[in-house]
Amino acid sequence: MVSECCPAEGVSGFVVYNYHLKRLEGQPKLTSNQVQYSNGRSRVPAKAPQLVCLDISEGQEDVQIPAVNTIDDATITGFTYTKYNQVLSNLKLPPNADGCDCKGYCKNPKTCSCARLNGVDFPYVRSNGGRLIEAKDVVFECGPNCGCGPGCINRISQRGIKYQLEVFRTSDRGWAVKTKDFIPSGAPVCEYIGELRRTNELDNVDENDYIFEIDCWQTMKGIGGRERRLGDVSESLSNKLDEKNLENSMPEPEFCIDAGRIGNVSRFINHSCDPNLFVQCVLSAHHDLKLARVLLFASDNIPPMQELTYDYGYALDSVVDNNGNVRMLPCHCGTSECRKRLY
Ligand SMILES: C[S@@+](CC[C@H](N)C(=O)[O-])C[C@H]1O[C@@H](n2cnc3c(N)ncnc32)[C@H](O)[C@@H]1O
Repeated sequence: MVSECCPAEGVSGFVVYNYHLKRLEGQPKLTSNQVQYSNGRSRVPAKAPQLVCLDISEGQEDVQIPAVNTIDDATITGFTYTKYNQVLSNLKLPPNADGCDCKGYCKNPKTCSCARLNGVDFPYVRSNGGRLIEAKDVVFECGPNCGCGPGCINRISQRGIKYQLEVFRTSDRGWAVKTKDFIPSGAPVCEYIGELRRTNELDNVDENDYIFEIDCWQTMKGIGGRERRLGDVSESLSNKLDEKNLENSMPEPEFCIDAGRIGNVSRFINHSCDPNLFVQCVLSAHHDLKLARVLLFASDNIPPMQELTYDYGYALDSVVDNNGNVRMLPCHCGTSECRKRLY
């Protein structure tokens, strides 16, 4: 942050502006690869950050998402950007749930049937363009059958990416994502997007680093060591969900989002044992938790230039190869909380 600016006469007689910069609370150390050095007085950057792609979304997002590589020769290849989940032909999405009767914007949580699904109030507050008040087992948003419009407070996660993000190359974790904007705590950052598919279709696939299992139900029930959410206000949430679809719920997630071939910027977000994003399941169109949308929200105020990370949430020794051997992946998140292995 610029705290002071004072003009002075430079060596060539031109006015030179001196800026006093102050670090924001919690701002990480600036590393040298984030600084463009200039060659003496030539004013030409000695090493411009290597822009490998101006916008990985190819104009699909409201903001451009550049990719920069100052580490090696890798470029962004092997996937197609999409803003919306793709449903494979062997999978049918459940029908849309009934909507609320509000008109224009949902204002009164007592009369809005979608707000009531979340407890006593809307899950979001309006400040900073909409922020989630607390992490929940699941957030019910307004959907296609609701009377309200796109500006409704209860559609915050449906507005797309609003922050300036950048994909960058790391020396030990492949690509990663940083924010160039300040992101306030509780703000939605992006949705995990890819191909919606059955998890058992991946049984014979050996390597795919881009699978997100939709485990909202298992997390709610604390199955397989998953940690339950503290902030849920609903006593019998399952009454509000599509009971039919939950009857045969498995200990393992039935569906996943596969961003291996098709996905958005979320597929480049790395794991950290002390992350600044958290995963939030959201239901907006249908109410089947097994096919919930997966959103990443800021868990804290995130200063500009900070890498975005979330906890992938693997239980140790839970990943096995096709021969049943336990697979291990060392963690390079570099935080003091590091558990040393992703799985
Ligand atoms: C969803 S991808 C994230 C983007 C990935 N870094 C890339 O280059 O496309 C997940 C993979 O990134 C790597 N990764 C993510 N977080 C990591 C961490 N904390 N330590 C080591 N590798 C990590 C692992 O290879 C993991 O399987």
